[in-house]
Amino acid sequence: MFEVENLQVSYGQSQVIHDISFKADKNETLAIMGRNGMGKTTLFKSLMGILPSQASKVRVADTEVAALESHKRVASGIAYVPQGRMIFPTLTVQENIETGLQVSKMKSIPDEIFALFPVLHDMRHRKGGNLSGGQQQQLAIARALVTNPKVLLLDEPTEGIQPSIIKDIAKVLNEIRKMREITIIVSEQVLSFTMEIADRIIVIEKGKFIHEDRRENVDAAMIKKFLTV
Ligand SMILES: Nc1ncnc2c1ncn2[C@@H]1O[C@H](COP(=O)(O)OP(=O)(O)OP(=O)(O)O)[C@@H](O)[C@H]1O
Repeated sequence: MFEVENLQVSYGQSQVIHDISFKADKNETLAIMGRNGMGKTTLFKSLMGILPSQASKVRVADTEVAALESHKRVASGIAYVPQGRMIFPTLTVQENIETGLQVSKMKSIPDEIFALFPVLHDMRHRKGGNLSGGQQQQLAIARALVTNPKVLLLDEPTEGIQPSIIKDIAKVLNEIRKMREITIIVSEQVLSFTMEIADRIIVIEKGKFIHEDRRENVDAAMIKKFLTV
């Protein structure tokens, strides 16, 4: 269970996240949707402790992480797949994944990871920078997963990825949830993708949550209106 209360984030004098509170359960996927510039990346970076923020609560299971630095938040069970993937281009696929192992103290990459992402096994000796966008996205997810997270945050995972691969990513996120029963929180602009993975969809506008639906009650036309400029 992941719980956030009264989160505020500012860049200097300019407040970008305004008093956001939400909860997400174990084995739940939550999608936070909004146009460019609405605060999705800022929200995720603050939850990871990469950006300074104020909150009365940021709780992962029974651990309060609001006062912790980023690496301690990771050790407490939050993992992050940043926008643009940010894999290490000069390291091999295997080395990229291994950078996550220090956190979980595992000695080698578990078979489960390569079962989820067979293409990464085939390409394990290639440099990360030589992979396609979709493969790099899979690599970034694999690297996050080996930290053994309770909460997995993914910032716009479909950005710049072709439609057939977007479907693969949706499939893999559903498999991960089934296997690990973790909380997955994804920021997105693509409704067809979030409708395949999310239990709940929240709309963010100018740093505030302005709308929320369970997937089965989603009014697609309304959400699309929020997403178009
Ligand atoms: N380093 C920064 N300094 C000042 N303002 C910033 C900074 N980074 C982002 N902002 C502003 O904060 C607001 C939210 O930006 P953010 O990147 O979080 O939005 P986003 O929803 O993730 O959009 P995108 O999809 O374009 O990444 C925007 O108005 C943006 O201009």
